[in-house]
Amino acid sequence: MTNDLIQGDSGPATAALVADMVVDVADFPKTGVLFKDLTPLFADGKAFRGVIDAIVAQYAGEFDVVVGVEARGFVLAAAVAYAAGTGVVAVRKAGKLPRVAHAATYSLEYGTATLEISEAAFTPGQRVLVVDDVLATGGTADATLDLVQRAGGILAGFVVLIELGFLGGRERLGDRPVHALLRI
Ligand SMILES: O=P(O)(O)OC[C@H]1O[C@H](OP(=O)(O)OP(=O)(O)O)[C@H](O)[C@@H]1O
Ligand SMILES: Nc1ncnc2[nH]cnc12
Repeated sequence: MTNDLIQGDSGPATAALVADMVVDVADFPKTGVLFKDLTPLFADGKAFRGVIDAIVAQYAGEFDVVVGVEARGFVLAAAVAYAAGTGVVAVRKAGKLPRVAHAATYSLEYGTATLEISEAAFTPGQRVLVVDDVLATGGTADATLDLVQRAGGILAGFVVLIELGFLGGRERLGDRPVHALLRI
C-alpha cells in the first residue's frame, strides 16, 4: 500500500505502521463482523514502540494520567503512562473493581456491556488521556468518556490505533476530541 492512501491523525508513516501490522479476521466474534486484530502489532517490539511514541509525542505535556479500557486498552495505556511518567487508571468491565464510583451500560459493534470506574480514579483537576485500540460504533468510547467526566477527570484526549470511520464512532462522540493513528 502506498503511504498517501493511508490516512491517520499522526501522519502517513504512523498510519502505515498500524496498517502493516493489523490482521483482518472475518466473522469474529460474530458473523458479519470484520475483526481488526492488533495482537501482531502488540507482539512486535518496533511497531509497538512506534505507536506508543507517536501517542506520547502527540499529547506531550497535556495529560496527567492515562485511562485504559478493558482489555486491549490496558496494553496501550500502561505503556503510554510508563513512557510519559504518569499513572494509569483501568476502566473495567462490570464486577471487577472493588470500589465502584460510576457505571455505564452501552452497546458496541458486537454486543452490550457495562463499564465501571473506581472511586480512586482521579485527583481533582487531573487531565486524562483515554487510550483504546479500536473505535468502531463509539459505544465503548462514549461510555468511557462519560465515566471519566463523572469521576471528575478533565478530558485531554481520546486516542485509538484504528478508527472504523464507516461505523460512525467519531460522530457519536460529538465535539469530544478523537485522535486515530489509522482511519479506515
Ligand atoms: O466502538 P465500539 O463499537 O464500542 O467498539 C470498540 C471496542 O470494542 C473492543 O473492545 P471489547 O469490548 O471487544 O473488549 P476486549 O478489549 O476485552 O476484547 C475494542 O477494544 C474497543 O474497546
Ligand atoms: N471490527 C472490530 N475489530 C476489532 N475490535 C472491535 N471492536 C468493535 N468492533 C471491532
